[in-house]
Amino acid sequence: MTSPSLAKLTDDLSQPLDQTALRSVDRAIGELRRGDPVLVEDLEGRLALALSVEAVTAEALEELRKSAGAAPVLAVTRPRAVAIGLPGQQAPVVTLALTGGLDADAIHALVDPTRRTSEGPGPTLSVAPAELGTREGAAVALAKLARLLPAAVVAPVRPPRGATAGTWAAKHDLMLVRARDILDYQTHAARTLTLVGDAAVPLVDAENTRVLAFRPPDGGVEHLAIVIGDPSAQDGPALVRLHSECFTGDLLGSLRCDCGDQLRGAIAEIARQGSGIVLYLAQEGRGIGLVNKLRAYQLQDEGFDTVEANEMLGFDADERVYLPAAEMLRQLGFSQVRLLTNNPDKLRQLARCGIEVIDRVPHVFPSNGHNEAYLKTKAERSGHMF
Ligand SMILES: Nc1nc2c(ncn2[C@@H]2O[C@H](COP(=O)(O)OP(=O)(O)OP(=O)(O)O)[C@@H](O)[C@H]2O)c(=O)[nH]1
Ligand SMILES: [Zn+2]
Repeated sequence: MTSPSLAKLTDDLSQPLDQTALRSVDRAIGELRRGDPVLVEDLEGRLALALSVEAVTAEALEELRKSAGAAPVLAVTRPRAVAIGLPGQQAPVVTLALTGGLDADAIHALVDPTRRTSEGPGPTLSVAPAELGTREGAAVALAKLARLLPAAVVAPVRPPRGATAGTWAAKHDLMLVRARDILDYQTHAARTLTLVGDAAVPLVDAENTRVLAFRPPDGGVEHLAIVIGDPSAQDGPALVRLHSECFTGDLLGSLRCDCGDQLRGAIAEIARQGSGIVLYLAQEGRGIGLVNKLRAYQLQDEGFDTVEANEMLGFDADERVYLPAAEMLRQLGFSQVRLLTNNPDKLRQLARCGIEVIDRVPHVFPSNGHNEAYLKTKAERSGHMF
């Protein structure tokens, strides 16, 4: 499943930014992360209550059934459906009808591979495919945006005659969010980043450095541009590093990956070459968030590789979108770059966002006795060039 923003429903980015839509998705993300249900409206106007699987308890399930007045289903992504052995699915989302036998514990066992239980999928009434624009597909996409496990319990809602989605949501004190806005969120949130900070920050390996902060319109986490020297498009394509945030590698010196070396190495290399930019992107865990990356590490400690671990959790191997990086480069005046990377996908993704990569500059660091398997998997399964 390509990330929902790349399968965006509206291609016309010149449309005025719909702040209401952004706000509704951002608020719905907060509700899900608080463990509260939201009301999702699909592309045909059908409604459902959606609850993050991380908030599922016996009481929450009962409450959902009562409020909706209909039996819920469990919606998981295709990678998770494959991981739990459901029959071959082509759709991006798969729903399981929740029979009496599928209680809160069984749901957690189905969706979270780090929960050790011997239970199998249990008695499920039926398995059905769902597209992204459905209530179930949109609920799963929203859980991904919330950096939760990418699965949801979804209960169809039929408001009484005369009630609208808005009045029904207000009456039940629920956040109403539309599938269309969920699927367009990342595109819209990246489109108008606002420069909100710009300060000189001399670095040990690059004294002449400024750090610029760009805030997305939804008020989300800022992306940073570490500008070294005085790069100018007049002097040709800038030397650039797209660096996805890695708390464990960048800050703690984790030996599980090569991020820390790559971050410090990029700053030193750009300073050595005179000027350039490190874009520090709020995309922890290849876009799945720190908590899910820690879950992925638990699975890797059981012998799965970094791609398998993502997929067992229900994610794609890489959930990142590069629209924020392209937007920052555009605002900094660059449409052509030389890219410090070993990852060919970054070149393809930047090209799709309108940034021309004139040259790939290898960015390889020696393994450290802990990250060989990780680097080997990136080479063998993600096409990284070491
Ligand atoms: N999901 C997941 N993410 C990881 C794991 N190890 C590191 N990461 C994340 O992977 C990302 C690495 O980002 P980058 O170093 O910018 O990019 P890259 O895809 O490795 O490609 P390069 O440009 O060649 O470094 C960071 O967000 C890390 O948090 C892992 O085992 N699982
Ligand atoms: Zn890392």
